[in-house]
Amino acid sequence: ELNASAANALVPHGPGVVTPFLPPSICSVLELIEPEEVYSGYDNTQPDTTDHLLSSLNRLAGKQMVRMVKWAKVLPGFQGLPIEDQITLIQYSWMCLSSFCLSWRSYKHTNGQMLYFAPDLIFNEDRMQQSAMYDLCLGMRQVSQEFLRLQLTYDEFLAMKVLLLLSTVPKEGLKNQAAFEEMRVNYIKELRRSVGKATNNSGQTWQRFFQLTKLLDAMHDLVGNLLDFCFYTFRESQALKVEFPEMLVEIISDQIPKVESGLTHTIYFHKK
Ligand SMILES: Cc1noc(COc2cccc(F)c2F)c1-c1ccc(CNS(=O)(=O)C2(C)CC2)cc1
Repeated sequence: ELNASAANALVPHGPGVVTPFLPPSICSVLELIEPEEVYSGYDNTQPDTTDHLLSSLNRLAGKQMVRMVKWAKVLPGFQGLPIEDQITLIQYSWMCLSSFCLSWRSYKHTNGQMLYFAPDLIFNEDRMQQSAMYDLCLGMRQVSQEFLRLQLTYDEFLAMKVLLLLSTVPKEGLKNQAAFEEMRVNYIKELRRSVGKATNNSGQTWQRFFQLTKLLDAMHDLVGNLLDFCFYTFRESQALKVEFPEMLVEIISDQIPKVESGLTHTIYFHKK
């Protein structure tokens, strides 16, 4: 039945005819605001040296970060958080978000066979070896192969991605912890809805929800190792001749002291 607020949302279409105006669903907004794929501008005429590969990944990451911040600003509920909390959440989760999107692209474009960083920067076995982070690449490829095994849907991916944005917080809490927790609960419900759609609300829904939340937990372990590699490469960037764009320098130099002094806390769905 229509309650008072829904009633006055009814949009009259001419005399006597009334069509209910329903707000867009969260998943349709998430699909709308999802950034376009970014090109790396990789120079294929150059040899695949480690420093050339990593510097290109960094340039790509910098471009992705610009779009990630724009995405977060129009993400339903995110604007309602204090600006300091918005910055903290993006700063703590950018590697996780970037990796999760990489897994999705690798799943969609290569069935989890290669790492599809960008349409013009795809890592096959050789490039994974050449990148000096072969094990990290294998770990990421495993995640995209898990997407394939589960036949992860786009709406599940989009809801999970928001939960990753909302999974690493300061140990001493955010400025407005209550607003954060309310937003997080809403996106857990959104994930539950998208899982229900994927399983036609069969008995499989809870089993699939369990599997997807296990997958989210697994992302954090992999990303922890990626961050270690990132911080090392960042510190040795001169010696290693690996370039970092300004956007990444800002985020990483702010993030290193907080991560290394144990000020960050990752929220897991399942106990270890
Ligand atoms: C772009 C982009 N698309 O996905 C990802 C994240 O995923 C991975 C990145 C590398 C290897 C992996 F196996 C990943 F899974 C990025 C990305 C690129 C550079 C940096 C910062 N630079 S860095 O020091 O961490 C490094 C990696 C260049 C060495 C951060 C993210």
